[in-house]
Amino acid sequence: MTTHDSESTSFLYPFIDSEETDAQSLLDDLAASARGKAAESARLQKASLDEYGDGLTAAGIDMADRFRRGGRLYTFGNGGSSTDAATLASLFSRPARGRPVAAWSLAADQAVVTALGNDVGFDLIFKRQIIAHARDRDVAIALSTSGNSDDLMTALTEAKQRGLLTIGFAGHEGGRMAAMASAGELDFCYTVHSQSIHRIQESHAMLGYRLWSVAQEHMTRPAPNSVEAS
Ligand SMILES: O=C(CO)[C@@H](O)[C@H](O)[C@H](O)[C@H](O)COP(=O)(O)O
Repeated sequence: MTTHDSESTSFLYPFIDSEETDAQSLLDDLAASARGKAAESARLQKASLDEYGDGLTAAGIDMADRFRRGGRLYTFGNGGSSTDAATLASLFSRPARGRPVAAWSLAADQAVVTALGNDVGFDLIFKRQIIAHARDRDVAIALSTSGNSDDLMTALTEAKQRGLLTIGFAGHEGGRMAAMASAGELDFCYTVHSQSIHRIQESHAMLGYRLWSVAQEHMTRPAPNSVEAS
């Protein structure tokens, strides 16, 4: 490896400038690390699906029933989980095939989020949007790797009180979200048992796809006791 210009690059790329490190062993280390993370992600996704397959089906059927009655979906999370929430809302509202559902990611509108955060308080950025838009036939899905974020907890509490179906995706040991579910204050909670935020988010994404798939399947079936079904 060339070592010229090492003064100017050592701050940005310290590993490249190390004379002991050759490029091949660096690539081998990176590949081994990536393989280890992929294997851990696959193991965790399988364990999560084994644990929550039935729970996802129950939630998906409940969601389908609400969507058939005109219910809408609100998804929310912080940081990386906000983009997972956006993906989920987009999956429901703009499916490549299947039935579209009115769905919004509540972190998506920066004017609303920054105004609420600045003027009212960050803890209320999702709760205030639930108050503004939600009706009792709707569904709220919150994603939190810690299971503890105040802005999500206040919104879920509000949603549950208003009669929405409430679903939480958590990580680590489940945090406050899992405690809410145990106390009957949250309808469904899926905790991905890992200490890695990124592995948790990967499993959350997979569980979200599964939930969408179950809901889609049941939305296209006639509702129980409906004229269509008899
Ligand atoms: O790790 C990432 C993204 O992968 C961060 O952006 C992370 O999502 C943020 O720190 C969040 O604020 C964490 O909040 P939460 O998942 O505990 O509710």
